[in-house]
Amino acid sequence: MLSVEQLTFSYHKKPVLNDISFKVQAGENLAIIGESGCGKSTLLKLLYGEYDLNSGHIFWKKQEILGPKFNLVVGYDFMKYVAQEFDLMPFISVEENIGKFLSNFYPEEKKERTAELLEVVELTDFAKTKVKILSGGQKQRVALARALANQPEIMLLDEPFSHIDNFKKQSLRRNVFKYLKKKNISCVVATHDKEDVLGFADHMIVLNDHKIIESNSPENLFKSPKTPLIASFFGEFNSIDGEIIYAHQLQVVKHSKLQVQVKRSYYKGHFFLVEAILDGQTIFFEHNKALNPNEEVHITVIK
Ligand SMILES: Nc1ncnc2c1ncn2[C@@H]1O[C@H](COP(=O)(O)OP(=O)(O)OP(=O)(O)O)[C@@H](O)[C@H]1O
Repeated sequence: MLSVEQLTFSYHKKPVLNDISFKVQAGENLAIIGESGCGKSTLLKLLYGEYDLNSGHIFWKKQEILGPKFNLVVGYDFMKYVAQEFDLMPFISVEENIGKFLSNFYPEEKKERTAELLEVVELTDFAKTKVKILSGGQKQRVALARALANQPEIMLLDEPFSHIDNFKKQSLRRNVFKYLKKKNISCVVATHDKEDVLGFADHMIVLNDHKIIESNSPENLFKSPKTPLIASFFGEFNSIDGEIIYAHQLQVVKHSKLQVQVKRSYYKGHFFLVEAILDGQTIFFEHNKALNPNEEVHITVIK
């Protein structure tokens, strides 16, 4: 189990994280969300032992994770960190990069493991390709496979699919998170993308203003977002009479107290997002067809 206890950290004089505590069980998937600059990457780096804490403690099982003041070599064998900048070896092939830290004493196992990981990140066809000619997204997939190669006990992933195109993203997410669950590897994922969280994370923490403002399951946070920040992570929302209402929770009806004037409709695939004015305030709701500008319709909240 990862245990973070009252962690506080600042870069020089600039406070970044204050009194952060949480736990991650073996095999658990924890998502860290928050606005850009709130300290997600810094937190992952601290978990990896890249910096010294101002105060607090981090433990993996009974071992304390220590920063460079106390630990000459940054990092631990049981933990892998995939940063936003992936540090690969450009002049060797994809499979050599993945197998780089696997023992040559067991050539058969090394071959099997490399093949398995190439499949997880869907790069089997690129096994012999030199990393330097890969795209950004392909490099990110190599970095993920390489981090998984030595079967860590915990993975720290910083926006792990940010460079991957939408065609591959869905299946890659499923492969990687399924693999981590199968092998009972814990993971901490910093992300901006709700798709990395819903359906995969067991627990979420929300960082804001140097602190954890929420810690709960994705389902509970989605169903009852307490702040606009949390609601905005999940989708388009409105504040109506002080209540947070998602765009999909508003429906057009024949009669209601809420009359709106349509401004425009945005095509979103299986629905239209309609922008409208309610009592002088801009609101958004979903509808199955486009509505005309200036059209007046009634809406109601369905929860
Ligand atoms: N090496 C550093 N030295 C000084 N300040 C830093 C350093 N790295 C990050 N910061 C600052 O610390 C704060 C947190 O940055 P961090 O990269 O952890 O945020 P983040 O939530 O991961 O952002 P993003 O979502 O954009 O990646 C920011 O204000 C940033 O400017």
